[in-house]
Amino acid sequence: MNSRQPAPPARTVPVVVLSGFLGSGKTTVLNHLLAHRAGTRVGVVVNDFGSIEIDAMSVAGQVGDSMVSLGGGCLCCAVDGSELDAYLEKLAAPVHRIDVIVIEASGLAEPQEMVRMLVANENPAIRYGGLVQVVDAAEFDATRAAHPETDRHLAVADLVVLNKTDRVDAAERARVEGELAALCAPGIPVVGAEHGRIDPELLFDRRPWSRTRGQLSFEDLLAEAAEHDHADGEDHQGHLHAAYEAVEFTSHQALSPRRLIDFLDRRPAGLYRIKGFVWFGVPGHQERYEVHSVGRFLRFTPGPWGRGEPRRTQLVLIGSALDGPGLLHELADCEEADPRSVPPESMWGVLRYVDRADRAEGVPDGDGPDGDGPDGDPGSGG
Ligand SMILES: Nc1nc2c(ncn2[C@@H]2O[C@H](COP(=O)(O)OP(=O)(O)OP(=O)(O)O)[C@@H](O)[C@H]2O)c(=O)[nH]1
Repeated sequence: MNSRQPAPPARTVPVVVLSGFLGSGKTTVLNHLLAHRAGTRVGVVVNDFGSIEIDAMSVAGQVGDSMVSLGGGCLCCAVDGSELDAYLEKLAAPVHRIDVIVIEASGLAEPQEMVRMLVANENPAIRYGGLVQVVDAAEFDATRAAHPETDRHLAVADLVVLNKTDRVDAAERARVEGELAALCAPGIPVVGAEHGRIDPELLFDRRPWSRTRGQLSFEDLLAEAAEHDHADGEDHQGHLHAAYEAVEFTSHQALSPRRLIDFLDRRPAGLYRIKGFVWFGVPGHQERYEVHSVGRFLRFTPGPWGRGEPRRTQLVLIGSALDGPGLLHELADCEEADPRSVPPESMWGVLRYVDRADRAEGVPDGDGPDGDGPDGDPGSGG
């Protein structure tokens, strides 16, 4: 090659960080993007908090080999990011012909740390592609009150997805949008969404992302990275997840629907998030029941088991000041040795928290005594 001619630009793969507080809807957004990616090849890195990788399982069916999972910790606290670098290098290898890589950050991650790792990354095959911050419209005030760091995260976002707009009325949505506009850098788009349904083109880079991010420049980020004290033992201070812990429960026995609902009704306020799936094995209800709770909100979604998938329950419980052994003990007490003898009506407590559209025919509406199931006001469910 003539050395006077500039080298052709190498093909670089943008890496987009999908961030947002616990339960805001990151996995939902990611699944929507994957389902509507058309011909775009998407590589996915899932960083779950807790080593049972529920989020990874929720998206795995959609991406096949193009997904890696970094369970058991928080990506922003990887000491040198080398594990992430290795995964990104693998995904960005030309053989995969990946167009974009999406990192779903743990709900407890400091997005700024990940952005720093990406902009400082020396791999010529990748480039930082933007920070998408997912916000739960219904929990906006509560999240900000409990976690003032939220404002800082919004200040560095490139795109904000105001998710769960179905859970707020028009006036409340307008109020939250106004607050977001004040918190985000000027001109940052705030896109409203129900169930994460955003236009994939917002992420799949038909418009190049700006390298200058909000109020922080590329240089600012690198300078701050130099001051970052991960190596000196104070690495977790001030991070959202320092105050949180995850408790994991796995059982190969069925769970009693009544005892589980009783457990969920009594869940402590500090148990902020539950996710996973449950096997009840009750006659007529052999499905795999995905469960999500965010604060007092609770939902079950029945679905088929994978081919050959063992019948079992796997739950991750995330919260602060949790009595982990006590919670595990209570869940173990929910185990049911003979689910086939359990009357189908025992499922009604669970079915109150299943969306009407997902219910099997013939199941009574069964709005509970307090009428707070997901058919009513989902914001007060639980
Ligand atoms: N009503 C309503 N529920 C939603 C919407 N988007 C997501 N959800 C529900 O909110 C719960 C949490 O969604 P996820 O996508 O798992 O949230 P996440 O941010 O990935 O959660 P973590 O991984 O724990 O941080 C699930 O029960 C979703 O079905 C929405 O727009 N409206």
